[in-house]
Amino acid sequence: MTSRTTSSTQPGDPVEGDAPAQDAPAPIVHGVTVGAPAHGGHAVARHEGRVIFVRHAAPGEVVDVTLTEHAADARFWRGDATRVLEPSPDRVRHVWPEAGPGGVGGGELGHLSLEAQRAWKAAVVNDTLRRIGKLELADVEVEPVPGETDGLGTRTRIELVVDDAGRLAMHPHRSHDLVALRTMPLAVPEIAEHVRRSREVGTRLRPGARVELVRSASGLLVLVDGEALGSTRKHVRERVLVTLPNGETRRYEYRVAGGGFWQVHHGAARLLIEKVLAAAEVRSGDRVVEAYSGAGLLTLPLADAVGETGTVVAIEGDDAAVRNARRNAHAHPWVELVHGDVATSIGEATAQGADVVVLDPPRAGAGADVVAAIVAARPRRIVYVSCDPASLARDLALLVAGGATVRDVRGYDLFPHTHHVEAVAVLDGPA
Ligand SMILES: C[S@@+](CC[C@H](N)C(=O)[O-])C[C@H]1O[C@@H](n2cnc3c(N)ncnc32)[C@H](O)[C@@H]1O
Repeated sequence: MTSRTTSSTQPGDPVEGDAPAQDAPAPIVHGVTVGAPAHGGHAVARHEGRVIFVRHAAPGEVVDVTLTEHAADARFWRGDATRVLEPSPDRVRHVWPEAGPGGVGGGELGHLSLEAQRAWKAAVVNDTLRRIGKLELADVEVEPVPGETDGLGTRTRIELVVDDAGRLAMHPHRSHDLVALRTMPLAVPEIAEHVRRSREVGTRLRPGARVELVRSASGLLVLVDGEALGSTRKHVRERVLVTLPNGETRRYEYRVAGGGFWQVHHGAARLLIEKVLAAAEVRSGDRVVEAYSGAGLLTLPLADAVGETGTVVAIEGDDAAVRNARRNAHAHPWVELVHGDVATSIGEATAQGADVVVLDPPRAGAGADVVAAIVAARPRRIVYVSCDPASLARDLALLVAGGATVRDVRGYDLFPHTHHVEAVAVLDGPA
């Protein structure tokens, strides 16, 4: 693992950022001491009895904060660290200055070393599990994707908007404004190059158009308002090479809707399959219930693990994802695809029993009804893949209240340079 050299930020230096000039100067609070990181990409500071959520700072720093939300009667304010008076040793040159203070969202931790970013995310996960979940667990660590060096060139999917001048643009944090992109170093080279060239030659697209750039095994797909540009093909192929728990290597192929859900980091699909299979300890002949199964990323390896004497019931709500999952799983007739809302469909699936339950819900989490159906089935093992620490904490608390026991929670840095973190929780079902 290499980490970038720490920046030579000196006391009094402005924080790197390429923010466009503002019309009226925003109020600045001077000499703010920055506290612990909080969920959402900011750290908590206190000033004259009021909390300020500060972005672009590091815990322990003393900074000047340019306020971005500061209503006189608000319980808390928000702001960006725009001058560093006492820098943290974790501060580095921002990997993407366009995402610095006042810039676009999506790179809010790019001013910290990768190690410090992972410590930040681990602190948020641990605090959330304790405070919201009231769970007393061993400290969770956040691990890099194997082979990760600098967290750059990893995103295979980005969504942009065309600005009034026809340029590809992104929104600043909590804003409807648009800032034209010059570079996109977090994305894989094909996407970064597309962004760079679009900046040079323009897009000739309608202002406000939504542009999705998707890099897959079938190349670069550009979707404009959901329609494929220059092709009728709206789906892509993804290939994932994995090492199974028995050491065997296997390649999985998937057809995925271009605008549909797929793991964003180029190493995420492999990592999640390997971690989930290792955690699930599925046995030949098992009945596995998999909720929020998408196009079948985890469904196919789970189906191989249970074998043809077993069953995988995969529940997914999105039409295109279910259609693609049906094709992806055609060689595994022991996969039962259920097209529907997990909350209303899982009860029927688990009523017939479940040896193992795997769930990978969206940010909102699974909720009480889904958890009740899971614990009622008394599975041997539950593997919960989460992209949101707060909903994970709520759902784990419900699972524990239902008699499950948390064996392990691990974080994975699938979104370097942002505050997002993936976690995999492994539980034993109720005895
Ligand atoms: C985080 S993705 C995981 C998909 C898959 N495990 C993967 O890694 O590719 C969550 C999936 O849940 C689906 N989903 C979200 N809410 C749902 C609901 N209430 N019922 C059924 N599916 C839902 C989404 O369409 C999406 O495919």
